Amino acid sequence: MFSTSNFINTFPMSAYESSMVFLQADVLYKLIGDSAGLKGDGSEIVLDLFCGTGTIGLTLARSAKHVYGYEVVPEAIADAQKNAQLNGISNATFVQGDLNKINETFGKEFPKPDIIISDPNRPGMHMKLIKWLLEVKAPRIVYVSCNPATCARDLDYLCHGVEEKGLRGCYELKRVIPVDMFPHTPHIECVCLLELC
Ligand SMILES: C[S@@+](CC[C@H](N)C(=O)[O-])C[C@H]1O[C@@H](n2cnc3c(N)ncnc32)[C@H](O)[C@@H]1O
Repeated sequence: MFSTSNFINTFPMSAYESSMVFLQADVLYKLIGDSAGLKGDGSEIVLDLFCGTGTIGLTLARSAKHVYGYEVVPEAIADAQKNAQLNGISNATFVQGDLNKINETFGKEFPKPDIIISDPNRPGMHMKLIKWLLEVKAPRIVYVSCNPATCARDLDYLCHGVEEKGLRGCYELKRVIPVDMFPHTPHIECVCLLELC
């Protein structure tokens, strides 16, 4: 399911470091699955925001009713669809779109999510997406981040709102678990669990 060749070519790493990354990927995905807390009865809708090649959503799909993934890079969406096929998963839909440019139609094309996974790149989530999340009020959000600064900002918005935008927060931060995905660097990945108040 994982496409590793590009990743290894992009970042020069020792064999030890690259093996650490893949060991830690297992830890990360288990933590995300544990935080998502799917009942496993196939009744829940999962929304996988910033889904890349679909790996997070696909690891949850067998316990979900349906997974919907959103991602801006068309090639990643094509790979996500291929990954679903290769793994015999038919209850996942991947859609190409820019989550910084969502409008009032966003969310109309899928049922209300029970669990939202959001794994943005370093700038974190756009205010339009924060606003949408505060409106849709999914019972649980698992926020995955490799940038503690934008992670703290977005968690604060979701829990306490954004006064100048008239947005009220409605989540409680249950836990933040750091995973050392980038050994010997100051970078850290965090898996954060938010529950609707
Ligand atoms: C941290 S990666 C997460 C990828 C995926 N969840 C995974 O685990 O492999 C962030 C992803 O967000 C995508 N992305 C960045 N900006 C975006 C935007 N404005 N709208 C949608 N996707 C975006 C990137 O292409 C990238 O695949």
